[in-house]
Amino acid sequence: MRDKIVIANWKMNGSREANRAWIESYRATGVRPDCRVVVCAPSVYLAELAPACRELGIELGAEDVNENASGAFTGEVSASMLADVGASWCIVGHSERRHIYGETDNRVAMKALALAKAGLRPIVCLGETLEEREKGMTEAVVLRQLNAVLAVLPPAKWGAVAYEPVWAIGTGRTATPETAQTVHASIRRRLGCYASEGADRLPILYGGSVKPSNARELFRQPDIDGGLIGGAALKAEDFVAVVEAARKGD
Ligand SMILES: O=C(CO)COP(=O)(O)O
Repeated sequence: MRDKIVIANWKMNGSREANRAWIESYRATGVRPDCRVVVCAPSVYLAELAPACRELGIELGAEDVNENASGAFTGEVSASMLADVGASWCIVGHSERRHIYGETDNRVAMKALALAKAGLRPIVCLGETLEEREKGMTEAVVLRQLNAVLAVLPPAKWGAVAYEPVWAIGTGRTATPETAQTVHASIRRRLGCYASEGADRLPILYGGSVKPSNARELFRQPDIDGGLIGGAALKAEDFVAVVEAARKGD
C-alpha cells in the first residue's frame, strides 16, 4: 500500500503576512496528518516558510524551476537554488506552464532531470484539455507527456505524478473518481512497462477542483494516492480538511 500525499499548490498567491497567517491557522487546527503533506509556494517565500514548515512536519516545494544549472538566464531559478532555501519538491509541467508559457514535453523532461540531479523530487503534471478529451485523446496525450519524462528519468527518481485534467483546474468541475481512476490506472500500467522497479511505489496524485467535499471519494480509488490542491489550499482550514480526507482506513 502506498502512503498518501497531499500537496498544496499556492500558485501566484500569498504575501509574507498572508503566509504567516496561513501557517498559524494550520497550526491552530492541531492536525496530525496521516499522510505526507507538502506546500509548494512561490520561490521568493520559500526561505521564510522553511523553518515553520519544518516544525509543523510540512515538506516544502517550489512551483517551477529552470532546467539549466546556472548562468545567463535572467529571472530564472535553478534546482540547486531551490534546494539551498529548503525546498525538497518541485512541480514541473503544470498545465498553466504548458499552456500560458508554451512549455514543451521536452522542456518539462529537462526540468525534471535538473531537479533529480539536485536531489529534489519532481512532481510531474500531466493532463488533457477539454478539446482533447472530447476527441477521445485523453490517454494518448497523458501517456505522451509521461513518456517524455520517462525517456530521461526513471520513476524511482520522481517524487510524484499528478494527473490534472485541464478542464477541471480552477473550474469547480472535478473529474469523477471513476474517470480519474481510469486515467491513473493507465499511467500506472505505463510506468510498469518502463520499469518494474519504482513503478509501484510512485504516488499518482489527482488535481483539479479537489475540495473537502469531494476529496475522500477521490482518495478512495485504488490508484489515486492523494491530491495536488490549488484553490482549496489557499485557506489552511480547507487544506487541512483535504489532508484529513487522506486518513488511512477511511
Ligand atoms: O492546478 C491545480 C493544482 O496544481 C488545481 O487547481 P484547483 O484545485 O484550483 O482546481
